[in-house]
Amino acid sequence: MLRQKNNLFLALLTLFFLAGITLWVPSQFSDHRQIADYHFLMGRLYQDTIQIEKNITEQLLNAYSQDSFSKQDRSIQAPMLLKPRDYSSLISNNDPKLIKLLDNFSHIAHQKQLTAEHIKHITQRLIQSHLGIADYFAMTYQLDTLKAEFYELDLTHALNSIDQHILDQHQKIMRANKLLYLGFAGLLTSIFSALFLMQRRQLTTAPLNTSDPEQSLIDAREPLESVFKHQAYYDSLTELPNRTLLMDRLDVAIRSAERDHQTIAVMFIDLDRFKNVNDSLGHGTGDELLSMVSKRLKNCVRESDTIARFGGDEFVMLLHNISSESDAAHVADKVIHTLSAPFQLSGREIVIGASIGIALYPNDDDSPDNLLRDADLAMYRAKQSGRNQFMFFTKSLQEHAAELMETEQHLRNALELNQLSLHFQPLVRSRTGRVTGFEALLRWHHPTLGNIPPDKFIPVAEESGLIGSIGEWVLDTALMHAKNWHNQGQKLYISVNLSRRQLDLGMNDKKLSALLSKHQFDPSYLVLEITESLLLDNSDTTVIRLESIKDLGVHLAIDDFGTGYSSLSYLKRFPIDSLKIDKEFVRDLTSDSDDVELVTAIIAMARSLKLRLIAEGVETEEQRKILLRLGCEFLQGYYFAKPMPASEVQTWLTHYEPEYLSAHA
Ligand SMILES: Nc1nc2c(ncn2[C@@H]2O[C@H](COP(=O)(O)O[C@H]3[C@@H](O)[C@H](n4cnc5c(=O)[nH]c(N)nc54)O[C@@H]3COP(=O)(O)O)[C@@H](O)[C@H]2O)c(=O)[nH]1
Repeated sequence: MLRQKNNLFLALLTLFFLAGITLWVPSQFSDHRQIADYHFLMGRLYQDTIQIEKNITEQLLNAYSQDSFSKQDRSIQAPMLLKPRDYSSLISNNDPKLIKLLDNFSHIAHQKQLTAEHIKHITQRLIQSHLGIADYFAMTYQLDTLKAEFYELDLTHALNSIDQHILDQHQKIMRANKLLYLGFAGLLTSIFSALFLMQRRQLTTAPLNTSDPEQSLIDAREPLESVFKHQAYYDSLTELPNRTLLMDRLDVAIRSAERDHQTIAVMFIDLDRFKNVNDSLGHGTGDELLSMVSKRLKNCVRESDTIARFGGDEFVMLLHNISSESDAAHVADKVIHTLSAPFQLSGREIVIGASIGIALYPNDDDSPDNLLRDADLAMYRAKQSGRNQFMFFTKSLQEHAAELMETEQHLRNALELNQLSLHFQPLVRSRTGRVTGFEALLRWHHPTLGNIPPDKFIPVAEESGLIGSIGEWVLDTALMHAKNWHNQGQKLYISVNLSRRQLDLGMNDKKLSALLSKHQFDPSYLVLEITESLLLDNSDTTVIRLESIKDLGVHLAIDDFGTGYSSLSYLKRFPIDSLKIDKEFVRDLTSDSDDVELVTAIIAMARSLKLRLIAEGVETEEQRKILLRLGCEFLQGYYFAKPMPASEVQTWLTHYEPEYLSAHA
C-alpha cells in the first residue's frame, strides 16, 4: 500500500516535473512536436532562416536535456514547479534558469557562427511576419539585454509592434488557467501566437473566454484552422496566392478551358536586378519592393485572373479565356511598362524591370507543370536576350534548352578529361608592331562533338556555375605559360578574361594571390579583362572586390567596350587601367564614318581618364593605320595573328617581324 502511494507520489511528481519544464522552456521549445508546430507557424519565413533557426532550436533542446540542467539542478527546481508562473515573470525577475537557457542559446549561436546579421535577419523576419512574435520576442529581447554587444539588435520596433492588449490577454490566460496551462502550455502558446497573428491581421477577432479556458480552446480552434489554411495557400509578404494555390487554380483553369474550348496564358515574370536591390539595400527593402511590385501587378490584370508569387522575385500570372496571343502580349507589355517605372524606396529612386515568358494552353502544353516549365524557359530566354522584354514559348526554345543541357553534361567532364586548352593571341603596339603580351582564350575540343566555340560553351559554364572551376584552371594555366615566357627572357603581359559569375563564385584577391604565389608571377604582368556588365550594378560590393584585386598589383581592363552601357561614371568609380574597344567598331572603320567618330570619342575619353586603349578585331593594314592615326596605342586581331596553342607561341614570336609593320607605319 505504502509502495503504491509512493509510486503515485512519484508519478505525480514526475508529471509536475514534466509540466514544469514546459514552464521554464519557452513553450515552443518544450518538445519536438511543439517545434513542429512552431515551425509550421513560422512557415512563412525563408527556408534558410527556418533551417538556421531549426538547428539552433534542436541544439538548444539537446543542450537543455544533456548537460545544462543537471539532475541536481532539477531536484532543486522541482518544488518551484508547483508555482505556476508564466515566463514573462521569469523574464522580469531575470530568473537564473531562463538566463541559463538563453546563455545556451547564445553559446549555440556563437558555435554556429551566427553573425549579428543572421540574428537580426531572423528577428526582422519574425517582426514582419507578426507570427509567434510574443514568444520569440520574449526570448530575443532577453537575449538582447544579456548579449546586446553580440547581437546588436534594435528591438524597439518589435516592442512597439506588440499590442499591449494582446499581451495582457496572454497573461490573463496564463493566470486564469493554471492547470490547463500546466498541461497545455505549449499548445496554448501556439494558439496564442495564432490569435496574435489573427488580431494583427484582423482576420478575426475571436473573443478570448478567460473564465472558461476549455471553451477558449474550442473557440480558438476554428479560426486557427482558417489561419493555417490561409498560410498554406497565400504568400505572407504580398498576400498573393502562393505556388500551391497557383497550381490548384491552373489545374482547374485547364480543365474548364478544355471543356469550354478556351485559351489560357501562363506568364512567368522574373524581376530584373532585384538581387542588386537585396544585396545593396538589404532584405527589408527587398521585401518592401516585392510588396510594391505585387500591387502594381494587380493593376495589370482583370479581377478574375490570378497573380501568384512563385518564390523569391518570381511571379506568375494566369490569364483566363484570352482570345489570341496578342491579348497576352498586351498584358506582358503593360507589366513591363508598369514595372519599369521607378520605385521610391528607402528615400531612393529604384529602377528595376521584368523579363517575362509566356506559354499558352492548349497550343504549347496541357499540364500545369509543363505550362509553367515552358513559360519559365521562355522567361529565361527573354532575360538572356537583354532583359525587360517578353518572349513566347516555342518548340525551338525547348530544343535549344535540351541542347544546352547536353552541352552542360559534357562540359562537366571536360576539365577532368583534359579536353580544355588555352590558345594565345598577341597584343601589339600600333606604331611599331612590337608584341607586348598575349590574351589567353579558352578552347574546348570534344572527342565526338569536335571543337565547340567559346561563345557556345562559356555561357553554359556561367549558367551552370562550372565557370568557377574552369576559370580557376584558365588563370592557373595562363600564369604557368606566361611564367615560362618570362623565364625565357620575354617579359610579356598575359590577359585573362574574368566574368562576373567567377567573382560571385568565389574568385577573389586571396585566390588570385595564391595563384600568383604558386607561379611566382609578377602581378604587374597580369591583366584581368572584365566586361562592362560586371560594372553595371555600380555597387559598393563590386568596387570593393575589384579594388582588393587591384591592390595585388594586377591590371584591370574593360573588355568589349562600347557594347554595354559605356557610362563615364563607372569608369571613374572603378579601378580600371585600360579599355578594349570591341571589334564591332573596328570592323567597319574603313567604311563607316560613324564608327570612326565613335572610336575617336572613345579614344578622347580614355585619354582624359588616363586609360590605356586597345582595339581588338584588327584584320587589315588599313584598320591598323586608321587606329594608329586616331591615337589607339595597342592592337589585337587576326591581322597580327590568330589565337594559337601555347606550343606555337615561341615559334611565332621568333618569326614575327614587327619591323615590317614599323616600315609601313
Ligand atoms: N570568361 C571567359 N571568357 C572567355 C575565355 N576565353 C574566351 N572567352 C570569351 O569567349 C568569347 C569568344 O572568344 P573567342 O572565340 O576566343 O574569340 C576571341 C578571338 O578569337 C576573337 N578575335 C580576335 N581577333 C579577331 C579578329 O581579328 N576578328 C574576329 N572576327 N575575331 C577576333 O575575338 C575574341 C576575343 O575575345 P575578347 O578579347 O575576350 O573579347 C569572347 O567574348 C571571349 O572573351 C575565358 O577563358 N574566360
